[in-house]
Amino acid sequence: MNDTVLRLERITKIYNKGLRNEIRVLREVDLSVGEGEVVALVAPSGAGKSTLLHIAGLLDTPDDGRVVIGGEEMSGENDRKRTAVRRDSVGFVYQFHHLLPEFTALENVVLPQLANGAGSREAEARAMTLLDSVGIADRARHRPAALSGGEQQRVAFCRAMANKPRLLLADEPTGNLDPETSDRVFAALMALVRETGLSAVIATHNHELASRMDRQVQLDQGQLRAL
Ligand SMILES: Nc1ncnc2c1ncn2[C@@H]1O[C@H](COP(=O)(O)OP(=O)(O)OP(=O)(O)O)[C@@H](O)[C@H]1O
Repeated sequence: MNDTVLRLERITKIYNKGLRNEIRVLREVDLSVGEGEVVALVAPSGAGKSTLLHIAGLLDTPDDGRVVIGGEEMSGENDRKRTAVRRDSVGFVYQFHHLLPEFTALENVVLPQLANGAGSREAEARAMTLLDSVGIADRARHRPAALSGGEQQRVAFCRAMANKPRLLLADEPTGNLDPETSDRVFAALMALVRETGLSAVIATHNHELASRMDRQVQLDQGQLRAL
């Protein structure tokens, strides 16, 4: 049995390759995330956090190295296969929620499930369970504009979890919230992650939040080291 959900091996990413302004953002980065493990990715702004998360989530490709998700080597796969694995296995949460403004909170969590072949009744029931688990079931029929920043971000977590991913990737998911709200929303996220036994890589500038995860790694000068 393979209990490593994500494995990055010697990942190198270079922007503007061969040009005068070439940037080597990631230099032979290795990272393994086990089943149910939550890893904090700490890095100063511009260090390459988003690049690393996008490569891990198959939204971008490295210049060198291997990405293995659930034991499957993804580097040589075509776009169709990568999209399928991303849709089935990976959930994303960004700093800004990116919810669909014309749909309600419930619909935002239902839609990815319908796109993945779920029936509407089943999708709605799962969406309500998720919204309830982060304490916003009573906001299910509101559109994002009628929700607070913290509530919007909770909906974004539920959307990321909608298709039962194995891996959650979050790019400063509470970075846009005031400290108190950030604390509460982060606690809701962690409770949901723990309850579902999900593996996660969560980027944050906040060392206190990072300390609540299983392990902290720091990205510095293109290299990853344990904190
Ligand atoms: N498409 C691109 N083309 C050229 N350079 C890029 C590109 N994307 C990112 N970069 C550069 O690579 C570096 C890392 O960017 P990245 O967005 O991964 O950083 P980050 O750690 O997520 O930063 P922040 O916390 O500010 O969002 C930055 O110097 C950025 O300017």
